[in-house]
Amino acid sequence: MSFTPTPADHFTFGLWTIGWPAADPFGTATRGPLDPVEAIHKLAELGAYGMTFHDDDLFPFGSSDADRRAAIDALKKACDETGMTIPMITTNTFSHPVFKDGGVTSNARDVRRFTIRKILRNIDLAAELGAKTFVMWGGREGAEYDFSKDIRVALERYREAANIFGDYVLEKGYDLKFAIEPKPNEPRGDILLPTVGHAMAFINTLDHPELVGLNPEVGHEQMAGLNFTAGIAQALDHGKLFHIDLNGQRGIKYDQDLVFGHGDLINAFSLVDLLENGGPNGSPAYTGPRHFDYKPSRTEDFDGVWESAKANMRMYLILKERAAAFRADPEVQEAIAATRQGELAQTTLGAGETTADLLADTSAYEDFDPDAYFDGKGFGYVRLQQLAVEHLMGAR
Ligand SMILES: C[C@H](O)C[C@](C)(O)CO
Ligand SMILES: [Mg+2]
Ligand SMILES: [Mn+2]
Repeated sequence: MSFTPTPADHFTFGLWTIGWPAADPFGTATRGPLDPVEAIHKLAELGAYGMTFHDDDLFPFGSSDADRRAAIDALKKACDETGMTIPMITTNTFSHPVFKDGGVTSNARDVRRFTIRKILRNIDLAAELGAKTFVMWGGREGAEYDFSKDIRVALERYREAANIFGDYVLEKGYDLKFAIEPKPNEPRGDILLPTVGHAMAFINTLDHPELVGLNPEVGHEQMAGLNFTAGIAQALDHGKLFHIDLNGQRGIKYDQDLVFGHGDLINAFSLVDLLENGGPNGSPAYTGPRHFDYKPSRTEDFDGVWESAKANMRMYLILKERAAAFRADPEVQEAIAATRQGELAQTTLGAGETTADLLADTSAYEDFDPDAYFDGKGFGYVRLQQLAVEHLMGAR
């Protein structure tokens, strides 16, 4: 199988990733700026399908309307020349000092009004570019101190803003859905909507929850010590996986934004298996863009930046091929059957069986002998895990 990406693989990159000048809280930039048009041409050369961006990535915060329009038109021209797409855009409501206490949940009402206007203007741009997804990462929505705001009130403001965006899209008739990107902390001490679970609970309180889903990021759930594949499974269970940010993270520490698979490789393997083989009859469970939100390490030069972009796509394609081989392996299929997953798929009550029937069934309780039931037999999960890891390692 070829590990050379093509647009049919639907790989997309944030402009802010390959364009990251690599300044961090402890050091200045190690790389120069990347022109968005050059980024489009280079990503197209590498086999990518599209590029995403924050408004401020494409044109600096506070740009004149003329400069903003020139940057948009140059991007559109580059997309026309290359066939590259813009499937998603998002808004920077976290860099400028005005957002220091957040955007839509800042205690300063004027900042909240400014932020909503900035996002509404960007929703129009998303529609102009044919983007289908609008990501909202509320990186500054949160606090360092428990007494700085009542979280209930902050969530009311968050909900008010999200409802305004939903109403706006419906009024305009835009073919656009929203994807909330959870993150537990950094840059705020605690960020609102910190995980997939918190965000899904919040979405259910909105006026138009059908317009809003998730953009989960690998490293963000893992920063909270959570299993990313399990979180994606629950997002899929709720029909809320509208987009996904792929990268790598090595444990509970600052947001590393490593290349996809360069962190928890086994979880990356089970994730790709779920995305690619988790649908009906082994079909993909997710058909949206395979989007990389990562940072080329500060140690790298621009050759290293493009190597890291290639690495993301190769990692995904290799894991996809290994997952297909895993699923096709007869020994794996037999090992899966031995774990009784077929039984998990059976309803616990039989067809037509009522709770009253269960209560009357003495074999379920009165005559059930929990001490004798397993008779020493286990589930065989370790054997299956070894088979999975051997496929991952190319040893089968
Ligand atoms: C879309 C979002 O704003 C991208 C970030 C900044 O990398 C957070 O992951
Ligand atoms: Mg991140
Ligand atoms: Mn992200």
